[in-house]
Amino acid sequence: MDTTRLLDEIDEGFIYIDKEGIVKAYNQVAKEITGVVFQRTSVHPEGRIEKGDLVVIADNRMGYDDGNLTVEDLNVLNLPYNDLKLGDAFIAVGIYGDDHCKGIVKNWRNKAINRKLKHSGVFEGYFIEVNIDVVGKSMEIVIDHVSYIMHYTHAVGHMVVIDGKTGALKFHQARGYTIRKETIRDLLSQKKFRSKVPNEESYEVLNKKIGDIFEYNELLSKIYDSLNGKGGFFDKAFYQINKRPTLCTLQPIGKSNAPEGVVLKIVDVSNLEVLMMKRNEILMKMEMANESLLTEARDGVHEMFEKIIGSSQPMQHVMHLAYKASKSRSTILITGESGTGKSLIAKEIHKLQGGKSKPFISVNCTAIPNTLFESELFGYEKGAFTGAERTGKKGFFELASGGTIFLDEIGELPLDVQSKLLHVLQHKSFYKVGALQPTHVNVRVIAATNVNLEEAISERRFREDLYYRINVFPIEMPPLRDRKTDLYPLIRNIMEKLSEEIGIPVKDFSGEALDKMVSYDWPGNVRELENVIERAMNISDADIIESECITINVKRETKPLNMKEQLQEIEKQMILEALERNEFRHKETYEMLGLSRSVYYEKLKKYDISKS
Ligand SMILES: Nc1ncnc2c1ncn2[C@@H]1O[C@H](COP(=O)(O)OP(=O)(O)OP(=O)(O)O)[C@@H](O)[C@H]1O
Repeated sequence: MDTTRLLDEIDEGFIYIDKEGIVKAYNQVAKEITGVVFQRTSVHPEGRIEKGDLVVIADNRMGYDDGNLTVEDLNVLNLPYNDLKLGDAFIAVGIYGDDHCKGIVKNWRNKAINRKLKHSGVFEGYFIEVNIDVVGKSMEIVIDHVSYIMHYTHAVGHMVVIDGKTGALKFHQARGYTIRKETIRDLLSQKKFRSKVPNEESYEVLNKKIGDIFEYNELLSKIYDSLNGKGGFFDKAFYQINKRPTLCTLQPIGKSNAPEGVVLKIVDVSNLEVLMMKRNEILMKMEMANESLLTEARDGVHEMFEKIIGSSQPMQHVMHLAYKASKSRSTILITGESGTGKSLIAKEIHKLQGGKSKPFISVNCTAIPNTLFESELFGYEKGAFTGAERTGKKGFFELASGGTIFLDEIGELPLDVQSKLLHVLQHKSFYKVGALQPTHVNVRVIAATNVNLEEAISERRFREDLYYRINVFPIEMPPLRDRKTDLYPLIRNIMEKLSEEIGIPVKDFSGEALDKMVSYDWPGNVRELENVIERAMNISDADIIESECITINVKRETKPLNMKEQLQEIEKQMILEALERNEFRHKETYEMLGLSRSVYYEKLKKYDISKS
């Protein structure tokens, strides 16, 4: 038996990738799991949608994972006017290119969806039923009692097409549609779809770059890291490959720090994942019910912060804290490096607190000249000083009454204004400049800073009593380098946002370009990422952004390290070098360094050095 056939006998997916990232073996199960071939009864020949064909679409989030579908793309189905918008879940039924036959469309604003979405009825002689199960994460299109199901994790665009001339199945969506370039948008714009023939290879994968086969995600970056000798091998971890949930194992061939190639083993766990999701849903609901918050929280904490992207552990923690903060009126202190999203989370907390219709006044403390602070924050009475407006003026605190005042860069407040702020926090009142009577306000204060306030206290630049007053509910925003798994969704989200702003279509990144972004530490955090992406979108002429278009300012002014930080850096380097010398064998490494086992492992944890 030759090796290929032997590999095809294995009942788990098996992919061998050589040192250059080129696929050298890809067995049958791997092809099935990753959507390269089909093993199904609903087969059809290749073709394209034509005038007169019946088209049924179910989509849980328009514009996501459907090829960036737009409302205009659906004009070919002659749908009645309604307020369908990007991000909506929708069901559409129509006859392709037929101006005389009005289609049907139903849509749901995405945020509000927490139930099953349905449509059923007879259309042009076909009995059609469509079910989108948002909780169970599945979509079913039934045409004349034949059912086509798709499972999904975040978003999916499902579509079935019936030949208008013969009434036979012409096309149905199946997993792996991104790789086969068969998104709804592709096909509605007359692109060709491939045939679905049981077990027939429809897409050649051997000798292709793995980055051209897998969409970019954390798994792909782990594969590249491991090929580059950076380790990162793992056993049975959950990953999505081309939208399909899988359990993967990544092993080196040869030495793990200089592998000749890597083997990726994959087990399909679609059904298992659905079960787990249901279980998690129930657990979450129970927890929420305990807090009597079921109604507000049924979409999960993550869903509540629609603008905040990131599901890494540190971000989940932040969102959990922010959610709790939104339930209280305590003062919040948000700390974190520049560009980590401090202003963003402040606004989201305000919104979640029911503040959409209430004022949110953002004050950048670095932007106000020292002499104007008091009058800007607290306002002044008429005739308070020469040059004052005759009617007097409301300050930021009064403008924020009933809502939130966001004091950004609070570390920059002059000391005399700090004591006045302390007074507001203690007494919920302040004196306008020139006023004899206090003004009372009910304002939620959210402060933010990227300087170390404790250091500022020791240098007598910040009042200690004010620090304790504002640090009631601290939230620390993690830097991007500590949550690199958030890079992929952030990149996608920023692209989509920018695409609307600057009018350049969303593009993909090449494997190398992603590699470059993942290995960078992003000292400027999300703001820097936004700038790099905007530049790349402007520079790149092609559909795929290559690594040359990623211009990262590696040489930047960095704050000099203090002595403690320098010593830590040296210690980290020593451990890394010793590990390399000992080919990542831990016992030899800690013996060589003269450390005890426990101290050694503590240091690995402290410096975030992988144990594999
Ligand atoms: N988790 C996130 N998801 C999506 N966008 C984000 C996220 N974090 C930050 N951003 C975006 O990055 C940019 C910078 O964020 P923001 O202004 O909130 O940072 P900041 O911490 O307040 O920065 P600074 O300290 O410099 O004021 C904004 O455009 C914001 O929308």
